[in-house]
Amino acid sequence: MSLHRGEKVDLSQLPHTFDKQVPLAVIGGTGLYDLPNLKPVARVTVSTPWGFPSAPITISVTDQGYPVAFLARHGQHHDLLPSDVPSRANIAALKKLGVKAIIAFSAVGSLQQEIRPRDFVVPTQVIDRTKGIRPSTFFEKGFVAHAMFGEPFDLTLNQIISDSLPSSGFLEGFDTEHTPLLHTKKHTNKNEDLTVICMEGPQFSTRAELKLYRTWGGSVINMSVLPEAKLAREAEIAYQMICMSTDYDSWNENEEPVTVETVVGNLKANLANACKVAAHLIDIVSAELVSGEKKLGTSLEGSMKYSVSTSPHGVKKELLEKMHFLFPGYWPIN
Ligand SMILES: CSC[C@H]1O[C@H](OP(=O)(O)O)[C@H](O)[C@@H]1O
Ligand SMILES: Nc1ncnc2[nH]cnc12
Repeated sequence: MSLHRGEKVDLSQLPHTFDKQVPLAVIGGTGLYDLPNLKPVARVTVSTPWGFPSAPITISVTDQGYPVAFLARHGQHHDLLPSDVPSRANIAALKKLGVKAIIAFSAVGSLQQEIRPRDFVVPTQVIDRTKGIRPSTFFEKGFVAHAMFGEPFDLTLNQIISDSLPSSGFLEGFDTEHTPLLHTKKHTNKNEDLTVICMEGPQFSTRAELKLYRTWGGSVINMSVLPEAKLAREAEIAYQMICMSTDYDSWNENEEPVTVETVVGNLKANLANACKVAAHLIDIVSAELVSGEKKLGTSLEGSMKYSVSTSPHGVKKELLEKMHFLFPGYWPIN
């Protein structure tokens, strides 16, 4: 089959296996269900001890020849609620493909006036407002571990992304006069953290909640950074989310409260920018992963081996077998 960049491809016709390691993955959120400007070469279904991922994973190659895995967080037809996204299977499947770094996209509400709909935000911090109903660790009773999470995103990946994109001029305005901006910690006046609040959903927040989150220093709000970021950390994968602002939600009484219609309108404009940002970053981040200069994706290697509290000698074989899927060779299975 001859495939060309940008050509509409029948994904079901692609090979179901890919025999090389894929060091970089992109997770697409609401509105971003594929990377149309890349050349798809395989579509793989990965079974994990935590079930199947949200969708088959598409592997594409860039013009420079770098492979990248793409996974639609809510499924190819967006049939998964934020609370039902199988994040453990998603991260475990990417790990199995050899992924060392993930760039995750998310549609978010803005909690700050200066973050306008259609702006992009690269956050550095997270506040957890999920309700404890999402499985958020690969570990379980019988095998206890505690990953560090003070920096919920990978600082090296954050830096590479912030250094590769200007705050203004890269994102396109399309049909509005407003030129969308890219907000990163580096681009803020005082090198301030940008914080994503992760709520359970699926309903949006009340105005009182949103006002509270603003007093907490929240920059944007979504329903999906957790447990994805926690699981990526446990899997020793460098993870950074890029947030695409779609609305001011309802804290801003000068604006209409958020509706799915507003979100979808801005999402369409964000989609073209997301594809442009992804295509630009995939080559840059892949080159870093290959060169190893900044230790991107390798600085976390081995971290979970030393984060375990349980003596591996007393751990049930079934648990060790599950762990072997993520960390082959860390703990011997007798
Ligand atoms: C349709 S708006 C709410 C929905 O959009 C975001 O999804 P994602 O993060 O996957 O882009 C948000 O987190 C909610 O799940
Ligand atoms: N206002 C909002 N709240 C939570 N998630 C969102 N995703 C997009 N807009 C959102």
